[in-house]
This record gives sequence, structure tokens and C-alpha cells, in this order.
Amino acid sequence: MKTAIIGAGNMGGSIARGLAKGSIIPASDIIVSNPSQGKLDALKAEFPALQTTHDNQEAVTGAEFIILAVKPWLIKPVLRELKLKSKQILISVAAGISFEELAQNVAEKEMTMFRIIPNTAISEMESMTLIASRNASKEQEQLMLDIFNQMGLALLIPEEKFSAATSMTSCGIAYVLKYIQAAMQAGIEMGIYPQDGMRMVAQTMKGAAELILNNDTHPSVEIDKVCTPGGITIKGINELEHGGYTSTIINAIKKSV
Ligand SMILES: NC(=O)C1=CN([C@@H]2O[C@H](COP(=O)(O)OP(=O)(O)OC[C@H]3O[C@@H](n4cnc5c(N)ncnc54)[C@H](OP(=O)(O)O)[C@@H]3O)[C@@H](O)[C@H]2O)C=CC1
Ligand SMILES: O=C(O)[C@@H]1CCC=N1
Repeated sequence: MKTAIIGAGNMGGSIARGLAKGSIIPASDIIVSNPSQGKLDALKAEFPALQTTHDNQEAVTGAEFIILAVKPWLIKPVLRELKLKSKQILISVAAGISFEELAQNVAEKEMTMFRIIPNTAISEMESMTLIASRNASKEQEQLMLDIFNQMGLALLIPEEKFSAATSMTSCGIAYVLKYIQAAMQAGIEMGIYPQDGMRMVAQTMKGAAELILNNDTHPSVEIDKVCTPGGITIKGINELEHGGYTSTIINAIKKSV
């Protein structure tokens, strides 16, 4: 399945690496196009079988999948200069660019399209990847899920839910990192070295995520297990609420929509 990736930045580069490491699309079937050479050289050094080019049209010619991973404001000009065929499958990573907008910029408006929204943990094969489809068969949807489940966890959702889910997951990873940063600052004030604090908090967060993902549980149940009556955790939890923690997170996620 020849796959062209347009743009070798954070997303395009990570998707190329994830695909090349996965078992569905071999590195020799991947061609990545990018204007600057450095990112292409880095990819080629890691995966010598992968092809690179500066020419977007050369990349897409003969490709079954075209993964568009340029900044949202470049989607229109880049898409317009590509001569895509109706049988090709367009996969856009651009946040906030709807299927309708994509369709306006291709000759074959009824071509199969996917929108995908990973987060930056895709570089660790630990992305939460959102997928929406248009004019796709069940088999094509399953193939997309299979591909992106190899890079973390993938979920197929309707396009109407994309903005809300993007804010929770793709922007959300930055909010989660912000918690790590804040907890480190508290530790530093109390004499914990930043590098030690960073590992402590990151592992704590990973543990919380594993508790949720591996068990049929709920955050409230897990929080309750930590909060000993009259103990120390509830003091911190109540301080978080006095500071507006829950409503600040709700507002932040709604703000990013
Ligand atoms: N960053 C994130 O967390 C997420 C981003 N997205 C979406 O992914 C898309 C890409 O974002 P991100 O990877 O962060 O951005 P980057 O800036 O890291 O990557 C964009 C890449 O596109 C390349 N590029 C620029 N112009 C062209 C062109 N005409 N043809 C081909 N390639 C070109 C750039 O090349 P160079 O810099 O070498 O000139 C760069 O390598 C965006 O649309 C964004 O909305 C979606 C989910 C999460
Ligand atoms: O901030 C942004 O616009 C991009 C899209 C989702 C995550 N980062």
C-alpha cells in the first residue's frame, strides 16, 4: 500500500516513523515530501528503505494513501496543486479543516477521505488518535483503525465530535504536561531536584492512566481509594477545588474548541 506523507514535521515525521515501525505498511512503501532537507535526511537515516522527495506531486503519484500533514493554512494551496485521482484515499491531519473544506479543494469531491487527529505522543507510539471518515467502506475504516492502533489507541468518531475530542486529547496532552510542570515546581520549592521530580510525577501520571485504561473503573473510585478520611490527600484535593481546578480544566478544554 504505497503511502505518501506530505510534510515531515511533528505529525508527518512521527506518522512516517510509526508506519515504518508497524506491520501494515512497510517502509519501502512510504514516500515523504518536505521542502527542507534535514527532516528528510533524519527519516532516511532511521529507515533507509523509506523514500523522500521535495516534490509533493511526485510523492502522491501512484500512492494509495495521501497523508496531508502540513499546517492548516497550507492545506488549501498544497491540496490544490496536487492532482489526486478518485481512487486515492486522502487522509488529513489538519486540525479544524472540515471534510467540506477538503472536498472544495480536490477535483474528485466524492473521493474517500479521513480526518485524523493524533497527539504528540505518537512519536512514542502512544498517541490517542481520533479518526473520522467520509465516503469510506467499513473495511477502509477498519484498516485506518488497525494502522493507528499500532501507534497507541485509535477511535472512530463522527466529524461533529472532532473539535471537542481534539481539545480533550490533542490539545489535552499539553494540559497534562502542564500538570507535570506545576507539580515539579511544587517539588522544587520543597527541595526536590527537577530531574527527579519530573520522573516522579511522570510515572505517577502514567500509573493513573494505566489504572483507568486497564480496569473497569472510574476516576472518582480511584480518587476515593487514595483519600483516607482525616488524611493528607483530601486536604490537597479540597485545595484544588478551592482554586477552581475542575472548572479551570473544563474552561480550558472548551476554550480550545
Ligand atoms: N502538533 C500537534 O500536536 C498536532 C498537529 N496537528 C496538525 O498537524 C498538521 C501539521 O502540524 P505539525 O506537524 O505540528 O507542524 P510542523 O510545522 O511540525 O510540520 C509541518 C511540515 O510541513 C512542511 N511543509 C511546509 N510547507 C510544505 C509544502 N508546501 N509541502 C510539503 N510540506 C510542507 C514543513 O516543512 P519545513 O518546516 O521543513 O519547511 C514541516 O516539516 C497541522 O495541520 C496541525 O493542525 C494535528 C494534531 C496534533
Ligand atoms: O494547537 C493546535 O492547533 C494543534 C492542533 C491540535 C494540537 N495542536
